Amino acid sequence: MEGGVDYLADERKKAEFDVQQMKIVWAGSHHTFEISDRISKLVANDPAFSKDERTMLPRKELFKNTLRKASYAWKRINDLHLSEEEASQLRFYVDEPAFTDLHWGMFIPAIKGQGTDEQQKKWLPLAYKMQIIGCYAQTELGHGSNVQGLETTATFDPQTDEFVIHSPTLTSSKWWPGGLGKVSTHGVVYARLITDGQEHGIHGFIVQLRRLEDHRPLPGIIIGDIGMKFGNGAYNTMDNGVLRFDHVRIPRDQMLMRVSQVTRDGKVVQSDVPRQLVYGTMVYVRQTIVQDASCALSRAVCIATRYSAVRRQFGSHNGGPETQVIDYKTQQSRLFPLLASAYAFRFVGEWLKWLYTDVTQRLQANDFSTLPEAHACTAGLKSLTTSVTADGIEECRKLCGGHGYLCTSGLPELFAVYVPACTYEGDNIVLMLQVARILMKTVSQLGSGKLPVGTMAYMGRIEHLLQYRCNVQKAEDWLNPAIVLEAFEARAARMSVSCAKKLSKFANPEEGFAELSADLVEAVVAHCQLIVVSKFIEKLQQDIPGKGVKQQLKVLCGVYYLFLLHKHQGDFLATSCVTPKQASLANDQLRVLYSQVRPNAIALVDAFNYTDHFLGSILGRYDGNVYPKLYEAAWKDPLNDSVVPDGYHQYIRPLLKQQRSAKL
Ligand SMILES: CCCCCCCCCCCCCCCCCCCCC/C=C/C(=O)SCCNC(=O)CCNC(=O)[C@H](O)C(C)(C)COP(=O)(O)OP(=O)(O)OC[C@H]1O[C@@H](n2cnc3c(N)ncnc32)[C@H](O)[C@@H]1OP(=O)(O)O
Ligand SMILES: Cc1cc2nc3c(=O)[nH]c(=O)nc-3n(C[C@H](O)[C@H](O)[C@H](O)COP(=O)(O)OP(=O)(O)OC[C@H]3O[C@@H](n4cnc5c(N)ncnc54)[C@H](O)[C@@H]3O)c2cc1C
Repeated sequence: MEGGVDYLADERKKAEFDVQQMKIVWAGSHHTFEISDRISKLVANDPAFSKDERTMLPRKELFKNTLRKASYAWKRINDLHLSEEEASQLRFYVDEPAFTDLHWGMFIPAIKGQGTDEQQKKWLPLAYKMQIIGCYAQTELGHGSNVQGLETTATFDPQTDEFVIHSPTLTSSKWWPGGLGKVSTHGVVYARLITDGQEHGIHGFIVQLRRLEDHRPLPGIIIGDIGMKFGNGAYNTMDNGVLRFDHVRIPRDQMLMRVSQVTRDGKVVQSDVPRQLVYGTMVYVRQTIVQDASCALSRAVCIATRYSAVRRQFGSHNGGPETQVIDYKTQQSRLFPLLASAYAFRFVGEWLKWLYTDVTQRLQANDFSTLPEAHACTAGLKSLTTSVTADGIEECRKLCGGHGYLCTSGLPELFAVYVPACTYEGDNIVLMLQVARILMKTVSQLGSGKLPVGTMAYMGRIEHLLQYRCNVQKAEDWLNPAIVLEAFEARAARMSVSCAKKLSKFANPEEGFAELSADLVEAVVAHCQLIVVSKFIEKLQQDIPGKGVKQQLKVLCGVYYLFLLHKHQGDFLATSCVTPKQASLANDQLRVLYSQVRPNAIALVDAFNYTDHFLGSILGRYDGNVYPKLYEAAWKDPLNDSVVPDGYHQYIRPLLKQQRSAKL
């Protein structure tokens, strides 16, 4: 803290709950809190992990710096014998996208999920020691969303017992894979399997891309980086790559063969494992992206909340201090729902991690029954949480006024690095449409006696939900979780049923689906919001120790669902789930809850336990010492290295001279 002064101390004194206990709730457990706290400090106190100049560095220097950090991080992980959990936390607090994300986050999971036991035995030890570095090479120049449309071919040659990997067209060039451009030695490459002239769909193949001796591409391989991306610093630390194959040969046993096998004589044998498992790595990563959304949103909210308490505009009485902008109701109505969403996403992320672990255990025992539920939840929640988070970061920038636009606020880089999450691992609309298909299938089976399960179980009470009438009579009734849940269930169910009815009028269901796709996406949003609300309410049913902690979470949960109800009141009114009077009462209650959040706002963001290093924001400093630090930072800009700028003699002086002579 600057000279030991805490400009936010008075705010911290207002807290009505035990912040330390809230930190543990946020972290998930004492154990995770301890690891996260220790590793965040380890990173913050190590100058090798400084990120001060990231937005100023030219691309080549930026990238080399990332290589240095990744290699140093790996050394620290090994020297300190960090566990996998500790290493993941280290990666999180280093806060810089790098090739290692794709190696650990996709290449290894792809081999684990789609490789046979022998393949895992052969490749995983090399990958775990980083003796090979891998990427996930699926997307091509011409196709990303449409995986079945990929053009790269893997043709089996029975003469040599090899696959021939080939890029037949320009659009078949692999395009986007992270870590591919400059680093990876290997990739899991997705290609159309062809044996004996017949196509057998998309499969993953382990392909060596660069020589281990000198890092040069192997014969037949063209490889490079695809160029600068949005923002300074941001995702430009990653070498997203382009890759072309000219009849590159790999041994047959490098096709990932858990889902289907190709025999020595070129026969394709389907195992009991469903073919959708080829998409399994994406399910895994989508689940991690939901957890990550709460991190990115909480970070932006932490910056905007602290700064809103420091910043004062208007409202001085008799020469007294002006009003803190956090006290403006408009500021609260923009900021507090985002604060509540950060907590909501945290808890739904926790639940999704549980769901994913459960599905993985079942898959290992060849029980595939919960795969559609895992697909629907990961796809839908990934879309919902990343869209809200990307918009939320931008809203936080606006909440910080002009200073939010400075790179030193940390918000521009956070936005630039985060926003592709709406696109990667599945474009959000494309994924919503996947969930829409599953919702429509569920509605169509309602009469058949097949009861919907998991997060679709509420559809099993469809008769009741279609007749439901909300019985809220006064504003406080909206604090009753049972009432809220039913209103959200009825809204989601009615929107789905309405789409299903419209769909049934089309002779061709695919045409109908395409025509109604915008309505379907709205129904999916309603369904996914219901999941988040219900998981927040479930969380509150747990035993949560600590003075006032549960009460604060109840307030945040109320803010979350009442804000949604207010924002989407068109849906609730159009489906007759609430009356205009009830919608208005919900908004009255929401204002009451905002005033309950207000004294706790700073403590609620302190509970994220973010170091100043991690936040990387002058506006979000723990001590609130914003102005002197902003002033100091301005002078560090390279443009201020000299009083007279480079280019003065060439461009400014002749201009001024010309104006002078024109006047004379
Ligand atoms: C510096 C420090 C260093 C420290 C080192 C140590 C570090 C330690 C730890 C570090 C850990 C880091 C972790 C980081 C995490 C990773 C970060 C990742 C960053 C992001 C990078 C981005 C990667 C990518 O983008 S990869 C490419 C993603 N691509 C997509 O998502 C494509 C989207 N398209 C699709 O998914 C499909 O094509 C689809 C589904 C849209 C359509 O496919 P289709 O075949 O045409 O399908 P369809 O006919 O519609 O459906 C058929 C059937 O299948 C079901 N289905 C579809 N998808 C799935 C699925 N995924 N799972 C299960 N089932 C699925 C569908 O429902 C249909 O079912 P039925 O109706 O029953 O037939
Ligand atoms: C930063 C970043 C990192 C990435 N890393 C990797 C990686 O490591 N490995 C990898 O393989 N890939 C990677 N990707 C690629 C990524 O997975 C794809 O870009 C993503 O899946 C979207 O596909 P697309 O680019 O084909 O979008 P498109 O499908 O072309 O989308 C364009 C527009 O069309 C709309 N659209 C498309 N299909 C439909 C439809 N059926 N109905 C309605 N609308 C539709 C979309 O909503 C969107 O608005 C990365 C991408 C980015 C941005």
